[in-house]
Formats: sequence, structure tokens, C-alpha cells
Amino acid sequence: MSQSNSILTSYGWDPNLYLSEPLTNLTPGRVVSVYGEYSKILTESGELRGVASGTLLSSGETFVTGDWILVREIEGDDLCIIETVLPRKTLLKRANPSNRKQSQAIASNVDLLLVIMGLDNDFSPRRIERYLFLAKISGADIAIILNKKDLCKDPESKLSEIRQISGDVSVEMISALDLTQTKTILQFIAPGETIAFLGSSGVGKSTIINSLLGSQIQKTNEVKQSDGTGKHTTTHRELFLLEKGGILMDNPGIREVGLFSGSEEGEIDEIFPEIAEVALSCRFRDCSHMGEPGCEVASAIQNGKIKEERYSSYLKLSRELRAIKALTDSQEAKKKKQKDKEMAKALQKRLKEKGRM
Ligand SMILES: Nc1nc2c(ncn2[C@@H]2O[C@H](COP(=O)(O)OP(=O)(O)OP(=O)(O)O)[C@@H](O)[C@H]2O)c(=O)[nH]1
Ligand SMILES: [Zn+2]
Repeated sequence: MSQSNSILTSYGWDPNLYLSEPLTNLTPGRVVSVYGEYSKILTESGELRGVASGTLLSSGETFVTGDWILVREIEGDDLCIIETVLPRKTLLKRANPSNRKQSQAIASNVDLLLVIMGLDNDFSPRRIERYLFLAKISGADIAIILNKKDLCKDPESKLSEIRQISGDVSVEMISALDLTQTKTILQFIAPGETIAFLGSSGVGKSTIINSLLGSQIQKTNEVKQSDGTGKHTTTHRELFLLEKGGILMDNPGIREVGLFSGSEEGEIDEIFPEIAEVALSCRFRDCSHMGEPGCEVASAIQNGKIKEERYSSYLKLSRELRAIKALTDSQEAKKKKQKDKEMAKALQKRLKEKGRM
């Protein structure tokens, strides 16, 4: 099959990116949704139902929507066995709602997060700072869409307010009720790239998604089952092909994400460059800018060089970052302890066996 009309290529498959060695008996596929007992997997043969292999299950590794995986196809069946989860380009995580001490992967391999914010009551520059931060630590690019322009008296001033904090991130203003305006979003999407929408409830995500997909929802659902019956799939899917190229991920988990994790300290400085710059001159190198003597951030707030609300947003996100770090560190420590234990056990067993010999 030529690269250009391969199903997987249109869904973003790039063997050079995801494979470190040539494939032998396994087939690449992308997880379209993880739902119930079977996950929905797209391979060159079409949509298959996937189940994790015993080896994958016992490794404790999980897969999420967007993952590239290697599967064992079963001749004449629409079932496949998921053997391997390939390394991820990006990963979105959030705090696990049922266990605060763990993070939960939501989706992977999203190239671009499109943040939607309403120009109505939803408007909040502080939340934009948070989204910028979340996108940074997930590894995905980000663009900001200010929606409901028609409901806003002075959209231009809100736009410039956001531009002041968004750095080199693109910001577009639209009214999702106008299809031509919604289409401007397509400028951000390149063929083979996966995008996902993020934003509070009611900001217009579904309206935008539906108008971008149009009849595409039907089209993509027409992917035939590989059992040859040609029946149309009607089950849940979260990845859709856009007409002009690009993959739209509509995953309920990403829509309003709490926390992502796996971050580095430097990210926050990129979102608050004016604070990071002034902080270089603080008397103490590890100044937390919370009342230490010789804190240049404090004086910059006093003389108006740093805005009060930017400072409190910075503190809030720094605190969250520290909490995430502590969490990740304790998870890492736990894993290491477990590994040490296993190694000690294995060693003991070997010594015992040796003693017996
Ligand atoms: N006036 C106006 N209304 C809009 C615009 N975009 C969306 N709406 C309306 O806002 C309401 C909520 O839009 P949705 O698309 O359902 O919002 P959502 O972000 O998908 O919400 P959740 O599904 O809860 O996450 C609907 O009644 C839309 O018609 C817009 O640009 N202008
Ligand atoms: Zn300081």
C-alpha cells in the first residue's frame, strides 16, 4: 500500500517516529477509543476490537486514546490482541479522581491543544495562564480560541488582554455560530496532526467540533469492519479525520482537565517571563518570592512592573507544580522500592539455590 492512501498515514502514522526496529509479525494500529471490555483500534484492515495480551496486562502498562500500538491480528476476525504500546510523543494526564495520590493518563499523541474560552462570563485570563501551563507540561502545542465574539461588547480589548499573557501562542477570535469563522481554526491543523479541544463546559466545543466535522462524522463511521460483513460501526469513537487532513480527538476526559503531570520547573518561567526575569536579581538564588528579604519580585510588584494578579497566578501554579513534583517523586520512590525488593528477593533466591548446589 502506498504511503499516501494508507489509512494509518492519514491518522498520523510515521514508522520512522514510532518504530525503532522493523516489524515482523505484528501490525501497527491506533487506539480510537478505550471503552468497556474492548477498545477500538484502527489498523490498515479497518476498525478492530482490541484486547490487551496477557503480557501487556501483567506489565501493568495501559493504553489510552491516541496511542500507537502493535497488535496481533486474527485472520477472519475483527478481534486483535494488543501486544505493545509504542513510545508516546505527548501524554495528557490528570490527577486520578478516585485516588489523589495517583495520576491518570487520559490521551496521548495530541500535537495541538486548542483551548476554547468564551468571551462571555467564561472569560478568565487567569485560566488561560493555567491552560498554557498544562499544555507546556504535556508536550503538546497550544492555540487559543476566544469564542462567542457575538456576545461580547468589546471583543478587541479582551483579545489584547489575552495577547499580553499568551507570548507567541496564536490567539483567534470567533463566533462558532458562523461557519466561516469556525473554519479559521483549520489554519492551525496540519495533515497527520492530532488536535484536541480543551475548555469549560458550555464554551462551544461541541458546536465547533460538529461544524468542523460536518458530514465527516458519518464518513469516518463508515470504516468497514474487517470481518467482511461491511456493517457500519456505530459504536463510540474519539478520533475523527478532518476533510483537509488532520485528526480531531474528542475525548471527554481532556475536555476539562484538572492537572497534567510530568513537568519541569522551567515551564512556569516561560509562562511568566516578566517574573522569571526579575527573579534573577533576587538576593537568594532559591527565593520563593514570598516575603524573603531582597526579593526583587516583591519590589517589582510594588512599583507596578509586575501585576499583582499575575503574581498570585504564578504562586498558585508554582504550588501546584510542587505538589505534582512531590507526587511524581513519591510514585518514583515507590517504584524503586518495589524494584529493590524484587531484586533482593531474586538475589536471595539465587543465593539459596547456589547453597543447595
Ligand atoms: N451566541 C453564541 N452562542 C454559542 C457560540 N458557540 C456556542 N454557542 C452556544 O453555547 C451553548 C453551549 O455550546 P456547546 O457547543 O454545547 O458547548 P460545549 O463546550 O461543547 O459544552 P460541554 O458539552 O458541556 O463541554 C450552545 O447553546 C451553543 O449554541 C457562539 O459563538 N455564540
Ligand atoms: Zn524573590
